[in-house]
Amino acid sequence: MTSDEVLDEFRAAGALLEGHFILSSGLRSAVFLQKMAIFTDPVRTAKVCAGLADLIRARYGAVDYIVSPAVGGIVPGYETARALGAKAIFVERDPGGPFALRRGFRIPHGARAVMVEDIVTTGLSSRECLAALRDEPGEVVGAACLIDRSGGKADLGMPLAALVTLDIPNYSPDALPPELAAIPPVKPGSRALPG
Ligand SMILES: O=P(O)(O)OC[C@H]1O[C@H](OP(=O)(O)OP(=O)(O)O)[C@H](O)[C@@H]1O
Ligand SMILES: O=C(O)c1cc(=O)[nH]c(=O)[nH]1
Ligand SMILES: [Mg+2]
Repeated sequence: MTSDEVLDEFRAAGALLEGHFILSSGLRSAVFLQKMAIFTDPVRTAKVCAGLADLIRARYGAVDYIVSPAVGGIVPGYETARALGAKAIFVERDPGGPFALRRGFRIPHGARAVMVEDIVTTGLSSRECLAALRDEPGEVVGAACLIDRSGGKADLGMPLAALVTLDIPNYSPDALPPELAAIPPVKPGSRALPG
């Protein structure tokens, strides 16, 4: 699946939002990729995740487990695992705490796993997810996402395969351009705001 085809799906689903957004990292942006507009449509989700599965197969070979960070990663992780014939598990937070594998989820000895994110902005959530997997017996061989909006700059400490790479500006809350400062901000994601 080409980058343009994926972006066409986001556009058609109404997932490309403009406004003033507080991102998971605390940074601000005038653009938000509302992946849930895709994930509420199983047909569209299956299409983009089949594309991600092809990319993962080409980049990392055979995969036994897909591991994703909750909440946004769960649906694409599951659907990508289905396309790959792999298992799907996820990390989640105790409120305010770090990501952890719960519910008896493990990456067993000898298994090859890929971490699947929905959107990568700074790579913070991906790094936190990978940190939660460090002591698992199986091997995390790489990471993948639908959209890397860092322009390829996010450093996960391991390879990241992205179906689409965009370079979307983010701003510190104390250095907003005036047109952004004029719009009341909204925070769409699930990570708690600091304080
Ligand atoms: O690369 P980063 O700077 O970490 O930003 C990207 C993360 O932000 C979103 O998650 P969020 O924490 O908003 O919660 P959600 O998964 O519930 O949407 C998205 O799902 C990624 O996990
Ligand atoms: O950085 C984020 O929190 C973020 C950006 C984006 O475009 N979409 C999303 O779901 N999260
Ligand atoms: Mg997330």
